[in-house]
Amino acid sequence: MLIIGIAGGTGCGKTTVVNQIVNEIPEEEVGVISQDSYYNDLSHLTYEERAKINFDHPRAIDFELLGKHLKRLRKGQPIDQPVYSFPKHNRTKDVIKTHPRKVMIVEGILILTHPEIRKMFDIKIFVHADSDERLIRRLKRDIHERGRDLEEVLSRYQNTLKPMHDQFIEPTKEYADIIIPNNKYNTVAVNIVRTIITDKLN
Ligand SMILES: Nc1ncnc2c1ncn2[C@@H]1O[C@H](COP(=O)(O)OP(=O)(O)O)[C@@H](O)[C@H]1O
Ligand SMILES: O=c1ccn([C@@H]2O[C@H](COP(=O)(O)O)[C@@H](O)[C@H]2O)c(=O)[nH]1
Repeated sequence: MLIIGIAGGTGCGKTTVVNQIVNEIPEEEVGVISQDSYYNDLSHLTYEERAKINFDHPRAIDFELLGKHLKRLRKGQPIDQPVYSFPKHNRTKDVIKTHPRKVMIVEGILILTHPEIRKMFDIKIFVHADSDERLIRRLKRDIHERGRDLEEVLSRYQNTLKPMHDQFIEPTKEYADIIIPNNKYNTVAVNIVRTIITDKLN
């Protein structure tokens, strides 16, 4: 199994890049795991308490469960990937049965911050977009798709997102084998990564 980690700041286009890569590969060959599925279970907190959580700090992620799941997949065993609800700021009770594939892609802002998880990746990719571009994309996406408003996105950006990005996420660029510039759609880079994957599959 080839495990590829794809990191980068919020709004850089990780999910979009992953979709562009996997869309042209047969579904049974490649699987995707999102770091968002591994936000800590916050069911013991009220909605108001959950909304105050710093979701851009590494301690917001259940890396232990993510590590266990990656080890199971490597052994050829299926996992129950949790499902996260952004509007509720919490895991739902649903899971997605995820079967091991020849290639597994793990994507998320913080996945390269954790030394043990980092070691599990055969290829590490960092998607880069400038911070103003990322903020614009995040604003549009979170208002349209994640039930947020302008005030929520901007205050989260100033109070946690930007400082956490500078402290934890940007420094992980140094671990990347490949950096994808993504201020504009980058089909050349996407095609290169897809070629690496199809080589592995053949
Ligand atoms: N290269 C790009 N140019 C313009 N918009 C983009 C680009 N890549 C992604 N987007 C848009 O930006 C938003 C955030 O992208 P997404 O892939 O969800 O980022 P991430 O997963 O890194 O947070 C989405 O609405 C997506 O359609
Ligand atoms: O309940 C939550 C949990 C996380 N977030 C934000 O999501 C992004 C990470 O997701 P991307 O898809 O990579 O953008 C992170 O910056 C958190 O601030 C949230 O808004 N609510």
